[in-house]
Amino acid sequence: MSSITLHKSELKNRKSEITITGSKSESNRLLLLKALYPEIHLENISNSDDSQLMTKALSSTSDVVDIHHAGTAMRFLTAFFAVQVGREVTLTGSKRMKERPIKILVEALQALGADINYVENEGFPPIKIKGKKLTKNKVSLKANVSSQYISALLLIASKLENGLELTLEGEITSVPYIKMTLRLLDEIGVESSFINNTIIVKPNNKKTIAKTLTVESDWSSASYYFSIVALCDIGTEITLSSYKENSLQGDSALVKIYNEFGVETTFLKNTMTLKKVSHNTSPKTFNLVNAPDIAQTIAVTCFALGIACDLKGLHTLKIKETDRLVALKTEIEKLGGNVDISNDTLYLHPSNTIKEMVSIATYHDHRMAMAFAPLALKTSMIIEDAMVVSKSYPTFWDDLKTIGFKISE
Ligand SMILES: O=C(O)C1=C[C@@H](OP(=O)(O)O)[C@@H](O)[C@H](O)C1
Ligand SMILES: C=C(OP(=O)(O)O)C(=O)O
Repeated sequence: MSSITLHKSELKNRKSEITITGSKSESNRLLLLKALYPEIHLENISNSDDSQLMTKALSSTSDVVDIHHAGTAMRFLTAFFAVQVGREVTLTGSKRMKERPIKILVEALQALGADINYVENEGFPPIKIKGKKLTKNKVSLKANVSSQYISALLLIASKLENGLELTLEGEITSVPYIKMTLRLLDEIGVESSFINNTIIVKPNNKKTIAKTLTVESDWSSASYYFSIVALCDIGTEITLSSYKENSLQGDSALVKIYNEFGVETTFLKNTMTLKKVSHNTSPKTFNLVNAPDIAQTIAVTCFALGIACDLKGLHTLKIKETDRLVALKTEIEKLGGNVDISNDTLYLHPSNTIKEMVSIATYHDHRMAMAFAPLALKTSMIIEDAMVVSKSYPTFWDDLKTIGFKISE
């Protein structure tokens, strides 16, 4: 599938239900932990391309492992292969992956004794890793570029002879993802502490930890339904499963954020119901340093509703699947909006026209396609390279069709 047309649509029913598979972030951590602790059993693993790539990479015996666009897989596997004694692997990815920095992680692993070399450009994939036993246990690293470097180190930490003590320098970005890693370690019996800017993980020499872990469904994927409900009439409801009120995923901040758009969320057993209860068109300000993946969703919701929004804490957006700040500005302005960006902020001016049949470019970024899709409740448009969604949510377009979106190829 290349481009698709989203025709101006309405939801079929006032109440709809969707089941989303497991969180890509939780899955990619647990898949790595299962490789280290084979006795754990996993349920509701994500069906995303990124999790499939992670599974394949972990069982691969090849000396070149290509993880395409999967950032977490790139970072987590760098740490994993660094401790596979006797194994030599070149870890590579897509053209964009070769532009996504990895130096902070590589230097931290080298400081612990790892043997890693750059194959093309210093600081970027591809990298050649010769697995070794690491005996050092203390390292400092910059924490303001990507939390994935920190999670990568934490995931292998309990298998290091002396555990690991990390000192985080500077402002810590995407903190909930670090806490998610520590909470998953805790669930399999690995002890850790996170006090101020120091994280300590104790070594774990037990051979096996037998336990079933069920991955909660993906909150970043849920964000598109929060946006859809925000654009619908009062009384519209969408029920999503399987979600918990007390999530490990930082994107569960959606509940509070979309409350400001008049969307009320209630939890019952393993489902959550999003209901539009009021119209709230006041300008919005959010700091998304803890939830960068929902920035695109929120910006498009505000554009669709014609309301101003001031988003801060967005510095990591520039090194994701594309430069998401530039991509958002370009595509919203094609639709008739007006957006100012800096290195870490986005300001959307209020507006009340949305151009029709604009062709939205997606820049190999699943979240560009999915964030703009709810706009079909307001206007018809084209989404380019629509299958890009499979990076995190392969059944996205089918799920939208079931609730009433009119989509043609
Ligand atoms: O650890 C994770 O699973 C993730 C961490 C975040 O990245 P940064 O820490 O680079 O912001 C997030 O954007 C990404 O989608 C998933
Ligand atoms: C940034 C993302 O993923 P990654 O960094 O794992 O490629 C994402 O899913 O929005």
